[in-house]
Amino acid sequence: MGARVIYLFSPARFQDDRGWFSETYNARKAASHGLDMVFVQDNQSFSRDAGTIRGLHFQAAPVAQGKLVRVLTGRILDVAVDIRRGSPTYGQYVSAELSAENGAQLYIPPGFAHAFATLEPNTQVFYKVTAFYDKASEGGVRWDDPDIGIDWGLGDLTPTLSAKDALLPTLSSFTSPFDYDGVPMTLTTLSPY
Ligand SMILES: Cc1cn([C@H]2C[C@H](O)[C@@H](COP(=O)(O)OP(=O)(O)O[C@H]3O[C@H](C)C(=O)[C@H](O)[C@H]3O)O2)c(=O)[nH]c1=O
Repeated sequence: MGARVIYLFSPARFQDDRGWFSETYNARKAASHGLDMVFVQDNQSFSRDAGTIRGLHFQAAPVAQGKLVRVLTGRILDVAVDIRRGSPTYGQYVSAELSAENGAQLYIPPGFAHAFATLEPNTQVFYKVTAFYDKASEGGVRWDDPDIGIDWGLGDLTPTLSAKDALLPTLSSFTSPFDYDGVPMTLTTLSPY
């Protein structure tokens, strides 16, 4: 089944005179914290402009994806929106600032739409997913849906979007493929990790 809550954690960094070393993913350690999902694909994206928003995206079952997100260069606001029909927090979101500097990672389970906004130019995001890409199973919701009301922290930056994302539906005009699984939406911080 894999973890069904949203986890935020920063793997330890071992500092020395050269810099630092970190195990950014360790299946045994992750499983000891309840992150017992299996990842089958790694993704990486580069966004040139600060204010680039990618998402809100999801893949429907049977290829719904859990995503373990971190930042290689730059900084993002990472966002997960609960789109499980019948959830007491349907349409609500959690967010966290992930950066190359803080080394923080966010795990977003299936049932949540995922997006991030870059807060610096030339930001590279790396994330592991628990199901292979399947274009036919992709869906999404508008980044600026007033019923969700995400505060992206962009100030007066004009968002950069793909043509696809600019045409995504609002929550009110879309039927989610996910049903509530009885697990409340919580942002659980694992520390130390
Ligand atoms: C996601 C994906 C895309 N692609 C191809 C399809 C397009 O030709 C190109 C760009 O795809 P897209 O515009 O969907 O990329 P993003 O807007 O960064 O989408 C991602 O944005 C948010 C943050 C997500 O959570 C998803 O992982 C993903 O939907 O890469 C692939 O070949 N494999 C893949 O797994």
